[in-house]
Amino acid sequence: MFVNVGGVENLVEAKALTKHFGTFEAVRGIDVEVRRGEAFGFLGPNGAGKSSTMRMVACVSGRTGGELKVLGMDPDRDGPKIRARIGVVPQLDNLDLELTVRQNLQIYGRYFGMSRQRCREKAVELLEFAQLADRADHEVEPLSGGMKRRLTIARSLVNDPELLLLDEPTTGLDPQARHLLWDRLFRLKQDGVTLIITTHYMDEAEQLCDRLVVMDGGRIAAEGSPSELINRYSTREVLELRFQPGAEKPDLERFAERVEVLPDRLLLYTQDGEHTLAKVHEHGVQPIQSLVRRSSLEDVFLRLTGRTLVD
Ligand SMILES: Nc1ncnc2c1ncn2[C@@H]1O[C@H](COP(=O)(O)OP(=O)(O)OP(=O)(O)O)[C@@H](O)[C@H]1O
Repeated sequence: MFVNVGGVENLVEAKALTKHFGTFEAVRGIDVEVRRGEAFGFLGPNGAGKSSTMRMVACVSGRTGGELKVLGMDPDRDGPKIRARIGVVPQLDNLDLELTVRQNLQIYGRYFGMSRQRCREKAVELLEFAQLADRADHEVEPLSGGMKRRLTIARSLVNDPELLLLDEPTTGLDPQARHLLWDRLFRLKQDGVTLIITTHYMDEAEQLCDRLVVMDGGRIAAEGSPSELINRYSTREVLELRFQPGAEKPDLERFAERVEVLPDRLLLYTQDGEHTLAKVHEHGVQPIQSLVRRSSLEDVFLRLTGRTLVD
């Protein structure tokens, strides 16, 4: 197997991995290691190269350059063997809308050469996992977005994968549906499944990922656990100040470790937001709105790239 110096098994190892589309470089030489049992994230805005990377790991798109090992094997040579042991949840659900929920699971099992009996049993287990047992014999079409996502995830687990790839798993879902889905992903992690998740939601990365890379423009800008990244690239707290529309924003550099000027507000990076706000008031500055919050991965992204994730 693929064992590194520390005795930790890496399920994915990429070195100087690149993907070109014609002359366009979507992935520009990235180094990534995903360890067994962890939830690993690719966080970045649309177009950062997350999906292109995932598709190479999923063995559905060849690499242009560099090295890639998945489960210790080379996707160029061992694609079918790798695919048999991973699960893939694509960005868009590709369920068979005319079949029932249960049939979607059973038929997928057949693609992996499972017996009819085994497919039936597995479908029952996965319906339970996806909290869709009461919809088992309903058609897929009328299900909510959250239910369809859970079914797509359940389907990706038919072959008991060691590694599950999820491309933007909660995009387009409402908050309640997202939380339900996160809960299911936590459970998979507890069961020992290694997860790789791409997302442009910083709260999703913070909630789910043990480690992540921040991707931008086909490159990795930083790597670490959410708290490591926040400690390294941001301050404990952020004071957000809004001013009258059109008013000139005051120069508050001296009150914070760093100031970011966004079109609609100022962000003051500080260890103690309330204290900083008091100083700003003492100085005679009167924002129309102020908010003290903890630093997040959004602040890390802004620091690293000069842009917000939701641009
Ligand atoms: N088949 C393709 N042909 C040409 N360009 C492509 C192709 N697939 C992706 N790209 C380009 O590569 C860049 C990276 O795309 P990719 O889908 O990997 O980004 P992403 O970070 O996953 O963003 P998204 O969330 O939009 O999927 C984008 O500029 C995209 O337009």
